[in-house]
Amino acid sequence: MPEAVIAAARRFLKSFIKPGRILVAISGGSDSKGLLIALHKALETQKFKGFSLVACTVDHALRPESADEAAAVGAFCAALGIPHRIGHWQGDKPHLGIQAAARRKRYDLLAEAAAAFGADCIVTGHTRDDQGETIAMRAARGEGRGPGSAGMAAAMLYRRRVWVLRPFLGVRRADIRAFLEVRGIGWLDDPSNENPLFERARLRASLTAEEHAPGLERDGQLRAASSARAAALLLEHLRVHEGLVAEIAPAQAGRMDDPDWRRALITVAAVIGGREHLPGRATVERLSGFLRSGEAGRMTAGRVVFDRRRNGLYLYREERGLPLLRLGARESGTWDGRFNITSLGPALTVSAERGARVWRQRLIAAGLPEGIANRASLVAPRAEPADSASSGAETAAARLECRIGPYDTFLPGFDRSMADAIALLFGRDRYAPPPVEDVLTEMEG
Ligand SMILES: Nc1ncnc2c1ncn2[C@@H]1O[C@H](COP(=O)(O)OP(=O)(O)OP(=O)(O)O)[C@@H](O)[C@H]1O
Repeated sequence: MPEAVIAAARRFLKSFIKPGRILVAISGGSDSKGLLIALHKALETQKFKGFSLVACTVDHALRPESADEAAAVGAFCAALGIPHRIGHWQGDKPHLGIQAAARRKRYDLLAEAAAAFGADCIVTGHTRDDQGETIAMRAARGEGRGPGSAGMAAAMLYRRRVWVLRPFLGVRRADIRAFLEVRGIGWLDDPSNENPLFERARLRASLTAEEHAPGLERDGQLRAASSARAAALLLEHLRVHEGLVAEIAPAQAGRMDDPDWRRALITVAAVIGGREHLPGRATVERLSGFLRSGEAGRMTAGRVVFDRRRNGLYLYREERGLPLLRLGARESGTWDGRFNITSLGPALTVSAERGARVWRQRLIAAGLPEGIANRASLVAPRAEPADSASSGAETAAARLECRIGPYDTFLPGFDRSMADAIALLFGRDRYAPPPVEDVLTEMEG
């Protein structure tokens, strides 16, 4: 029913903590066009004072028509009096993984536009159909259902900076199209949506109407509850030393049958290993077997050593493949996926070479067994002046911050409590809260 569309827009606007500026990511397809119009209409009613709309279209320049299409969307927005900007994907495009690269670039350009417009959030037109496809795709890859594997989040924090909200995640595409049709508004059909080379397009073609609407609203809530439990377990049973070693009490170490604890532990392991993604199912099973056995010993998985001793379980980065990072004066970069480093003075290099002594002392002072302190200090970063021969200095002035690989690029709203707990454990502030009351409310109904 087309009324569902405007109702979803109103419910979404009501969920804001205070009125703000919303950037609509508009491709020109039916879903994002419907979103723009629905928000525009809802705001016309005077019920929502203090809100404003701006819009951005990303021209991926992957098809010859894309520049004209983006310009047409710009004209459509101008006719509604909505400021619009086109983000251009310039430079070389990869041959492999083009969809994933386009997605990252798209979010970067949208985030840039949001900053330029002073917008408080970005909204996209993802629908209930997209949600069904995402879940089916994850299931086909063996990721399964349940609290550990909800579909797309209704809210997602991008690069710790800007919240991307999906007000139409509970709305059917057919309703959006009907809503546009009664208003005589047309839309663009992206040909890549039907291109069988892409996994999502293949899946879309094979899903029946019923499978498109599987009624999975509660999964997000289950996942949020699971995250809250995982966060509590982490804060109770785990300590992190210098961002280098995670220490877990012996009684908790083997509890791999608890799915919340298991997810919490492997997420921390991804942080320690400098990875964005969690280890695959086979690795987790192998790890669970090792930890459940309760026997002392070491196992390496996902670049992380799981060092099981009588007095606890210790996680630290394995000493292999550690990179060298060069930073110009006052430049920032990420070292080994684990540390964000900023040069506070002249150019410097960061490596694990010769870094051991000072870190080792700190880890021992924190009460860690000597063997653990020795091993973990070998994978600690050391910043040296790039020109140490002439400067004579042994260490360079640099600011270090732990990077939280699984959440620093994309943080799903339903994982926020676990992400915050991990941030605190690694000496960071909590993540920026979303501008809406409850990131899940728009999924109800
Ligand atoms: N070129 C674009 N410019 C602006 N916004 C876009 C563009 N492409 C997609 N979007 C936004 O993303 C939403 C989802 O689009 P689509 O389903 O094509 O992307 P996806 O690749 O499945 O999503 P995502 O990359 O976010 O997981 C659209 O409704 C729109 O809000």
